[in-house]
Amino acid sequence: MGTALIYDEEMTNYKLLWVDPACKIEVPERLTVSYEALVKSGLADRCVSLPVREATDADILLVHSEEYLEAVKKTPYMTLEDLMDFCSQYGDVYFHPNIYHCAKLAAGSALQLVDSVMMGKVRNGMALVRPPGHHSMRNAASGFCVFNNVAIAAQYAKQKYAVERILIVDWDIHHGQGVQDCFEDDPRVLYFSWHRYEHQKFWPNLRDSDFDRVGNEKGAGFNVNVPWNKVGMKNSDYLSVFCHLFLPVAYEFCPDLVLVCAGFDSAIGDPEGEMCATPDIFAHLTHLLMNLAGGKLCAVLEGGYNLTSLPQSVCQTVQTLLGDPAPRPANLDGPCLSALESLHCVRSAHKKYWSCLKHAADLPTCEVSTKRNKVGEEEINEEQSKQEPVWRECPKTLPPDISAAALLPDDGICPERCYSLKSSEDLDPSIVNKLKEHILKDTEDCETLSTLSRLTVLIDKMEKNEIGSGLALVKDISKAVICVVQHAAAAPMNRVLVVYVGDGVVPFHTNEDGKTLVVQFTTQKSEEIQSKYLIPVCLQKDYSDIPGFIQATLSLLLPLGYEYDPSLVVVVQTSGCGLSHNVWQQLIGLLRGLAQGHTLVLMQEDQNAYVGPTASSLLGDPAPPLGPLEAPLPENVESTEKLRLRLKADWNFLLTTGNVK
Ligand SMILES: COCC(O)(O)CCCCCNCCCN
Ligand SMILES: [Zn+2]
Repeated sequence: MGTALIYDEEMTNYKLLWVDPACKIEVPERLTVSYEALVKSGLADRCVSLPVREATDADILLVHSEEYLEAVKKTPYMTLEDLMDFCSQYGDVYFHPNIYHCAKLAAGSALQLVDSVMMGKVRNGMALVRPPGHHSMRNAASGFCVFNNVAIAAQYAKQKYAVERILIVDWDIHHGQGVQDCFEDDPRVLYFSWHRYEHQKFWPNLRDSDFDRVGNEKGAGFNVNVPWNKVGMKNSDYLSVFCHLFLPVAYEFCPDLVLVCAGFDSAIGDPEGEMCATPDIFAHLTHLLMNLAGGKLCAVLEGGYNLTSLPQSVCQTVQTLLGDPAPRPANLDGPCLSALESLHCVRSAHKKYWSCLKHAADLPTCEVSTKRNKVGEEEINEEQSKQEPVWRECPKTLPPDISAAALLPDDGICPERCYSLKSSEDLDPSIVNKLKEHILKDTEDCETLSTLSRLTVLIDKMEKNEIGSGLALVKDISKAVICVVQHAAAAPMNRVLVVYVGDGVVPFHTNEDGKTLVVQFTTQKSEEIQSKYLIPVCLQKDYSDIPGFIQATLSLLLPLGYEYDPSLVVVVQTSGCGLSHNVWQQLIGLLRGLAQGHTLVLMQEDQNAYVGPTASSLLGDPAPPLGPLEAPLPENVESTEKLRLRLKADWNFLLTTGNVK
């Protein structure tokens, strides 16, 4: 299934008609540069183009009041003076004779996305719209917004498709207080928002945007606010919030539909956000949401005012929705202190609502984040924001011709859409000799020799990005792992993340050069940690604790993987680990966000039941939903938490609070 793209130039046909410093950044060019970038990069042609439609009165009344709608209906006939007068009752928003028409198209575009995704015409999609929506309230326009496009889409999805649980992720740098107001007592809609806050000093300056606003009554716990109390937040800060808060809660909630308030003013260069995250981060944020709700994801444009970073961010989002692997994230150095304080506050505010956060540390004193930061840090940040930001545009990498290759025994059935690496591949004699020398020593077992040499061919093709990913069923998994790791780690710049699922001794030594990082899910209790590069994640009861496995994957394996930034991810499943197909597909799907999608899965020959599910995830198909998650086994939470606390000295991404000692 494809990716929908909704855009109509009619939505560029309104603009600010008078002088208003607060509104001058919201210009029609925001839409044209974004759409043109999608066309120029060839991404628009790969999408399913859907027409816009006007939201009806009934659609708009799902969120807004009659009197507000009636008032907006009068604006097309107003004189300039009347328009200016009409705006003066609202904050930081302007009207234009054509804005009502465009606002209906913007809301209608979001509904078109919901219809096409819910009816299975497309897997996911993006709508490039203006006016944006997440600030508009039931009775008021606000922050360039007229109708709340995403809130209307959520109510529409509940009403028309009886969707049980909807997740709204708002990565715009402003708080979508209109969305929060609409759903704060609704447990069917989980709202995530991060936003520049600076202890209420930043627009819209609301006390209700702080981390302790968790939702009301039945909706308590379903409103998650992450206030950024400093500017200059980077990719690491955003990824930390995803790994240690948004994703664990999202997986526990298990939405049937994901809506994204896709504002790109959270990217570097934006005059509003003044943050330092680069456009490629949106490929990762999108990717990390794509294994939720069976991939049903609707992204609707909100803010984004830097006409250089905005189109780059839009392209990163759309190419990921299309299934292209995310680019390797550049120099992630871990979350900053201010981000960790915010993360700590939000996690402790929500620990009573979400079992995945039950173990989260309490706040030393439950002060809200109005506490002043140390003055010294403030000055540094002020200084930082004065310079004109520059960033390296992410190099355009075309997806590999072959997305996934399968290396199976000769009688194995190659899954469709997979390229079969036949044993007929001419074996490079130098490789054969090296293998004989180092690994095969005694046995002249030519089948293993053939398998191992084909594995080295596969790795070389992945390195050249001719092949994206691979799966192999092998007779001797230990020999295969050794061969793969030695061959892959040999190249000077390479780093190999080995995710070992199953008991058994890891068949090679990780040395302190950091060329390999092994994370092993095992049911065996582990003694002390030998090295920061060999990490045993001990889970009781043969992986039947799915919430425990997911928790360890999201809050331990993923952060480690992002910080380690491997060039290749090798996932090894030793036989009899008994992981369900769905969990296995979630694991593969999430890990595919690393190493530019270069994932190599090695399984024992008798695991051919996993070949289909593995191939599907390597090809970028969304993993099936796991269902709402129960609480993880306490002993698994305890052991994972103990491990995290021990490792956080070596790995910054494992930090979740400000006390870094
Ligand atoms: C949903 O619209 C997207 C948005 O969140 O980006 C709107 C931001 C309104 C920002 C209003 N204050 C501007 C002050 C100018 N220095
Ligand atoms: Zn914004």
